[in-house]
Amino acid sequence: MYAPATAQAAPGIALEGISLDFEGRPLFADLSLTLGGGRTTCILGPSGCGKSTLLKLMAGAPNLDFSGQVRFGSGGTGSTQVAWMSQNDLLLPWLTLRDSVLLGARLRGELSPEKRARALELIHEAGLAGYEDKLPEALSGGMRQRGALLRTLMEERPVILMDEPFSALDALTRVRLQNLSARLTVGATVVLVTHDPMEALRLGHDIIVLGGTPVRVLETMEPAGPPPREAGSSEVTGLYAGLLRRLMNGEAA
Ligand SMILES: Nc1ncnc2c1ncn2[C@@H]1O[C@H](COP(=O)(O)OP(=O)(O)OP(=O)(O)O)[C@@H](O)[C@H]1O
Repeated sequence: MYAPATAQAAPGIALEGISLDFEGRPLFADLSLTLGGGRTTCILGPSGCGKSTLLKLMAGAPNLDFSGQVRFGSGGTGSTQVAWMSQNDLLLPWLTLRDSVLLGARLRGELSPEKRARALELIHEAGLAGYEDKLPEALSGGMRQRGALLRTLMEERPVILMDEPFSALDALTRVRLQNLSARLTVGATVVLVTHDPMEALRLGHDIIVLGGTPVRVLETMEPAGPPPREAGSSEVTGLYAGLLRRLMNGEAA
């Protein structure tokens, strides 16, 4: 169970009437979305439709000139509530796995015996026992990405924004990391951008398909059963073909 330091329930996120242009081209025009608190929402859509930009809006990126509102829970902005993970979350080459996982706490001057114990617990839960004092060069790509996931989880923020976190991994490692992520983020509000409909069906309580110009919501889905779902389960296979078709139609929308 995910245990954010802040005792409050993980908030929902509401994007209301978002409009944003890049170089005179409208990316979003009066876009509204609601994402459930304590749930994992997977966002799918064609390349360039604005998925990463949406995540950046939720993260409170200061350099985006937009109108509309991004609200967390009953009010307020989210920048202090979010942790971020992308596919390029390289570990610093000179830090051991343990120090990488503890990096945020160290930078904020918050290192404590409890934090160290939590880091060790996460490392063990992720199947990395014995690698605590290894540098990234001694870890496989999948192990490094597990380290990046643990570093994100150590932030103990109620909202976790993930931008294609598993896309650079081989199929087997990806499934393992998806399962680990689902297990360790129970209770958090997770927004996961992915290109992979199977990943969305395995991990999402909710799935949002975006498409068109300016981008709009083409479809929302709520697959049955708790994530992570088995790739071969009826909940997943029953929705896969339709979701793929929706995405392909969205490319042309
Ligand atoms: N800072 C910026 N300045 C100008 N244009 C930008 C900027 N950031 C993004 N864009 C443009 O906005 C569009 C959406 O970009 P974004 O990265 O959000 O898309 P995406 O759906 O995440 O794409 P992908 O799936 O390929 O990662 C793209 O056309 C991109 O070139």
